[in-house]
Amino acid sequence: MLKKRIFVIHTGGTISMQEDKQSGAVKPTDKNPLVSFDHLFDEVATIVSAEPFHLPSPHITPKEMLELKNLIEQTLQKKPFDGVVITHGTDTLEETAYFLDLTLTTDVPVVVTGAMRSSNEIGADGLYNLISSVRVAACSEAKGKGVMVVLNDEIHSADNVTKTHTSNISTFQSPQYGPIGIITKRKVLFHHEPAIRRKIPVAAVDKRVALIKAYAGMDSYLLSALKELHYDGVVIEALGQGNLPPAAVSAVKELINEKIPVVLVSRCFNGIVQDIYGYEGGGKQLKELGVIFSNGLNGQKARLKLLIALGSEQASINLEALFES
Ligand SMILES: NC(=O)C[C@H](N)C(=O)O
Repeated sequence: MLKKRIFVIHTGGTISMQEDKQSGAVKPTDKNPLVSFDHLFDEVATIVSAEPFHLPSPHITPKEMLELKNLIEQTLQKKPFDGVVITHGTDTLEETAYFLDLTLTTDVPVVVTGAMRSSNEIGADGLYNLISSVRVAACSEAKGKGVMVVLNDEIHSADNVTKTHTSNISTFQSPQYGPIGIITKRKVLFHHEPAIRRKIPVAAVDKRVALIKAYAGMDSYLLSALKELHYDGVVIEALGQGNLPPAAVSAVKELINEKIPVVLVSRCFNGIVQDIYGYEGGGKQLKELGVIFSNGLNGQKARLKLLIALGSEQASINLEALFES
């Protein structure tokens, strides 16, 4: 049987780090320890690897995400690959995965993976996750499923998955709908179809989009300041089904009057925001003011979606329709 060709992109993160046994600090190494294991994939696939940058994931910005998107597209144009795997730090992994899901149009499987324990720690999960990811990327059923996140024997869709635990290796979960598949010793098994959402043609990622969490007793000051600070948009993680404390509403009005889009998500990690409540600050009032309601995304992903939409080469994107889909 012809071996599958997989393009592996290493970007850094704990999966590529080592623990310093003296200080206990986990940090990047000069040479990525994962690369020395390429031969382990011989039975599964032919690997071609690249390392465009080597960053802990809190150092990753939308610029690196765009760089990855361009690298994948240019590579796939030049050479046929059956799948792409990206190794990445877990802290912002869901953001890079979602960015790629929104902007890549290829139906070649793209899998993002990482690790919770660095490469020389007992129970290191990186190599195992990398092998699982290569198996998923090489599997023909993975085609056309968008960008996936593979860790700990589970396959998640990029729009649903989130990091839920600071240290546990089962940290990646899809609270709304669960994983879309599992990986066993012998099989890669998909049991759900991910909802394939709209793609946005990204041009630039230099707009300023803030993410602010609502809380009991929230006032207007921080939201109001966004105007003077030249922000182009804001995502608010609202309360429950999409409500805000009344003292925050005047700032929402000011922002909308200034044509700065205000997108609402919930700080609950399940469900969607809706215009249900008719009290001051309730969803009904916010909707009437022109707040854009998002369809189940978490704050960090809605922020990326707004950032991409505001910097898109597509002339006029209807943000309301975009966030509904
Ligand atoms: N497990 C990890 O990869 C966490 C690390 N701080 C990172 O995101 O780079």
